[in-house]
Formats: sequence, structure tokens, C-alpha cells
Amino acid sequence: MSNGVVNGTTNGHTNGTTNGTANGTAGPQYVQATNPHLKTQAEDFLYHFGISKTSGDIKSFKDIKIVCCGGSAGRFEMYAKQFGKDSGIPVSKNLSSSDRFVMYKTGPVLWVNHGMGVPSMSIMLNEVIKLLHYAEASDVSFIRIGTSGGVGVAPGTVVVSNGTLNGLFEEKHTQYIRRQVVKRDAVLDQSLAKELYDTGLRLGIPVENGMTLCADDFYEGQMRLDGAFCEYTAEDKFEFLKLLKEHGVRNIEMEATGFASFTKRANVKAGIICVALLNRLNGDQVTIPHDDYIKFEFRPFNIVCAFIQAKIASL
Ligand SMILES: O=P(O)(O)O[C@@H]1C[C@H](O)[C@@H](CO)O1
Ligand SMILES: O=c1cc[nH]c(=O)[nH]1
Repeated sequence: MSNGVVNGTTNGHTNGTTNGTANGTAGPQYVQATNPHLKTQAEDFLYHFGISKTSGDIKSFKDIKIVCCGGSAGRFEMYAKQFGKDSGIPVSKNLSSSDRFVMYKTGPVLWVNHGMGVPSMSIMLNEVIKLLHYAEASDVSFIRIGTSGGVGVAPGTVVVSNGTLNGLFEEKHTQYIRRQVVKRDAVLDQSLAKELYDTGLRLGIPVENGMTLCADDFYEGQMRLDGAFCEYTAEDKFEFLKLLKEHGVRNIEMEATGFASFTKRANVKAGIICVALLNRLNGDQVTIPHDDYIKFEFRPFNIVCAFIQAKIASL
């Protein structure tokens, strides 16, 4: 076994449910968990949600069409309840019995938090993807609704990602597996991005689209000057931000490449929509007043809600 870089597959072989129909037409697109070992396990306990595959109600997730996720548990409880109120759809209780993540169901929409950074989010995605796979959910879209640092965009602007870059400016997600660096494509669904962007325009919410840099941390990985440690100059920082702009990057967060890669492997559409809390060209500290913060964090949510309501109406 070498210690080199390998290109991982984006879609593995299927496990159980297949996509398409016998006569070759598109058919339902099932959520795929392609791990062949899962076939040999009668039971699967989704530890970070406290949900068991063999529990009687796993099939209650079969109708899920949209999974909305983002870092904060409190924000996602608030979003789920607000969506239930606005759409007149009853909100479930918190379906997660672990304190790691929350999960709420409003009809065909699931609201889940994922914590900060790809390692935390990947646990959520692995378990929610398996949940929806076991439930035989089909034609599912995942949308990450979040916050970010803007690159040349004003605070409060919503950025709809049309692509993701890792710290080497590659459209790849990197994992260490078996002492190897495994790189997988980290691309997003362009039609979903366009629908979200158009919805933002229609609602009159400040919205832009562009690439999103996925950093591995909030401070040095995003070239901030205000972390506990810093071994570069202010000039280096601005050089970096300038380079980001040249690559079409409009915002920086900490999940985008992992989100794009895991969702692709699961055969689901993925979109990322994040409000910019600050313009990094003007500083590093997030100091917006609380009222503005609340107003800003509802902007991407309002766009997603309008998008979902249009989808539900057409179901
Ligand atoms: O959950 P959100 O999108 O607000 O998370 C962003 C990216 C990082 O996880 C976190 C850093 O503050 O904000
Ligand atoms: O600057 C920011 C703001 C929110 N989230 C980030 O990752 N970076």
C-alpha cells in the first residue's frame, strides 16, 4: 500500500435499492449508502441520533424530500418551528435522542444540525444518509443553510454557492483513509443553485452566487489576524483574499467541500446557501449587533422556505 494521493470514486456500487426502472427510464433516485458491509448487518444503530435501523418507525422517513442542515442546534430548532408555523405543517418532537444533534421533521422536510467543521458534519451526513437509505427515501435534496465570512460582499448578503474549493483551491474534498490521502470531487447541483438564487432575487433579498472556500478552521485556515496564533502578515492575508476573489470565491465557511462530496456519493442533489456575517476585506471580528444577526440568519432560511413551499405545492 503506497502513502500517495488517490482519487476516490464519487459514486460506488449500489446497496439494495437501485435507481432507474427496468425499461431504462429515470425512475426514483434513491438515497444511496454504498458500503457493501451494511448488507451483512441486520442491525445498525445510528449512535449520534440514538435511532435504530430496526425500530418500527424508520419507514416514517420515506417521504423526506428535503434535508435542511447547518451548524447550530438552536438555530435548526428555531427554523423547524418557524417553517411549521409558516406552512401549517405540524413539527415533530426532537427525533434525536442523543445530545449531539437535533432532528425535526415537518412533513417531507427534515431539519438537522451538524456542528462546526467537516469532521462533525460528516458524522451527521453518514447517519442521515443511512437513515434515508434504510427508509427508501427517493429524490432527496440536501441544503446547507449557514453563515460565512464574505469576500468582497457586504454583511447580510446571501451567497448561493455554485462550487466549492478546499484549502489548495481544488474542487475536492480530502480524507485520510488507510494512510492515504483520498480526494473526491466536491461539486454542487447547478440547477438547485440557480433555483435558490432566483428565489432570493424574487424575494428582494440581497443575494449573490460564487465559489465557496471550505477552510479547516476559523482562524489560520481563513487567514484571520485575530487567532491565538498567527505566523503571517496583514499583507499575506490581503494577498490571499485577493487570490480568492480571482478564483471567484465570494465566501468562506467550514463545511462546503465535505458537504458536496458526501451528498454526491449518496446520489442526492446538494445546495449551499450562507449569509455573510462580515466582509473579510474590512476585518476579521464578527461584531454585528444581535438584531442584525437575527435578521441576517433568517435571510437564507426565508429563501429556502419559499423554495420548499413552491416544491411542496408541485408535489
Ligand atoms: O452553521 P454555520 O453555517 O453557521 O457554520 C459556519 C461555518 C462554521 O462551522 C461556523 C464558524 O463560526 O460558522
Ligand atoms: O468568517 C466566518 C463567519 C462564519 N463562519 C466562518 O466559517 N467564517
